[in-house]
Amino acid sequence: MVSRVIPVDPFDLVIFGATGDLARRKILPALYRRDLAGQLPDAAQVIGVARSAIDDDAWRADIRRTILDHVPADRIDGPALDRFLARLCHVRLDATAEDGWSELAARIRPDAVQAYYFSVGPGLFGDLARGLHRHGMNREGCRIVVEKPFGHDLASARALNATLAAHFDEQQIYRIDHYLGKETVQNLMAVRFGNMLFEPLWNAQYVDHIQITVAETVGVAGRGGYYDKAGAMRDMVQNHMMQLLCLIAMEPPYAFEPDAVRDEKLKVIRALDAVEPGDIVRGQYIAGNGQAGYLDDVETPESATETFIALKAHVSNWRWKGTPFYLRTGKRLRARTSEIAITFKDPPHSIFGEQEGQKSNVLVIRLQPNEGIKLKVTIKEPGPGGMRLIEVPLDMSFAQALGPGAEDIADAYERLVMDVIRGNQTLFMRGDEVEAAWAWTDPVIAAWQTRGDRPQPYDPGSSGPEDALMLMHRDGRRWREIRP
Ligand SMILES: NC(=O)C1=CN([C@@H]2O[C@H](COP(=O)(O)OP(=O)(O)OC[C@H]3O[C@@H](n4cnc5c(N)ncnc54)[C@H](OP(=O)(O)O)[C@@H]3O)[C@@H](O)[C@H]2O)C=CC1
Ligand SMILES: O=C1O[C@H](COP(=O)(O)O)[C@@H](O)[C@H](O)[C@H]1O
Repeated sequence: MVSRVIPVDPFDLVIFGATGDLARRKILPALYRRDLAGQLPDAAQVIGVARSAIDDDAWRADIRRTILDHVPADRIDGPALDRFLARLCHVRLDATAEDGWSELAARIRPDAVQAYYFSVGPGLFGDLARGLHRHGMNREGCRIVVEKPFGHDLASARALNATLAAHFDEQQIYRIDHYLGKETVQNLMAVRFGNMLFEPLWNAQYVDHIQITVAETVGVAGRGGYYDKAGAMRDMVQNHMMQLLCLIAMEPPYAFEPDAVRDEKLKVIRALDAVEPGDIVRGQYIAGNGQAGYLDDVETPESATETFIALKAHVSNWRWKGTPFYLRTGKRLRARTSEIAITFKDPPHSIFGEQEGQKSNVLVIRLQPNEGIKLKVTIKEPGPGGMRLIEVPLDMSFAQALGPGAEDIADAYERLVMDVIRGNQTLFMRGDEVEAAWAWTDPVIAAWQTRGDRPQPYDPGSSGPEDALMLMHRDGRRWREIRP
């Protein structure tokens, strides 16, 4: 099944930080793929900005190499790549200085959609917003795209919101959380609100508990400087995990529109109880299995930054009171897998008596890899052996179910950058949402700091520290296995 492509309007996309890792590895390959798919109009221009003294040709040559490195060979089309590269030009500019801004302003076409992607360190977001304003580029209708991290805590997020609001309206600010651009994350909303089947059961009366796992096999080598100041709570829980929790827990929005969806997500964050100290486990990977430990990957001796978090959260509202949400994320774990598993309660009475094969229904939404949805149901074991029950999965892998083309699921950045050009903020976070998420996260982090807690060690390739298992065991539940 090949998806429909609707070309976007002519645009000027300015990428600040054009020579950086994110621009080279994600944003530019995503734009190339959209061009290859036929979504970019002839009049689309991509202006790269950085301090580096490179001209248009040198930048294009670098981006040709990076696209060849990051796009699968069967998606490389020589003429399409040349056409894409011809859209690129480079402007030299230091966000903290005056030179270069007028040259940039001169390249912006008044009749094109104007989007400015802040793909630089967060310390420069304010300089960019001010620079764009000072040089008349904060025109009505233009957009800015702000990368994570959006603040380090509530106070810094508020300050950043205030800085941006001094130069742009909220409707112009696109705060990226790339998890919202993932195909299956949006499918979660389609499954919930496009079917009658699940929504009547989607509450504490029928759902026993929910597990959200984002497990990675990578460590933090190469990003230790950033990561050591963040840790898993700020890097993954405050944003990506929180967004997943919101999409599961929110009430049906009245429409799939930006504020309708974001209002509902905000209500969920505000309904979260404070996390009890005994309901959270922090871990840090140690050296083992031929892999370096976290302390080898960062420059802070004895760093107490966590690379793993498992926690139990409660959403205190009518729908969810009494149904725990277990969240778990970590680096250097057994496998790379992200999934949401909704475990339903047992039937109130078994007419089959005690049977081993009768298990709770579980709906598993697999975000990556092998995107798909699986529903575990109980059936009779085939054959004449009497009424013996077994559990089988009703399995829908998107690649299998949707046929050729489905495996070519658009990368999150492809969708999100096109949404910016289309002016659709549904998959971007609003300022109040981000602040509410920090308001929930801050006290947890402050409590560790006050107590001087150290994270528990765990082996690379494991499922995290032992205490994370206990977090569920003591409630009579088990984590799902982390497997590829
Ligand atoms: N890399 C990733 O996978 C992810 C990154 N992010 C976020 O994206 C942003 C960029 O990250 P990343 O690409 O990794 O960072 P890099 O350090 O790789 O790149 C930074 C870019 O900013 C430019 N830059 C630095 N200082 C200035 C300045 N004063 N004026 C203008 N340009 C400047 C650099 O070019 P030059 O030195 O030539 O000026 C370079 O192009 C960060 O906010 C990061 O947190 C978010 C999610 C994932
Ligand atoms: O934002 C981040 O996400 C990545 C994980 O993203 P994924 O799309 O590969 O699941 C994580 O590795 C990184 O630490 C974090 O900053």
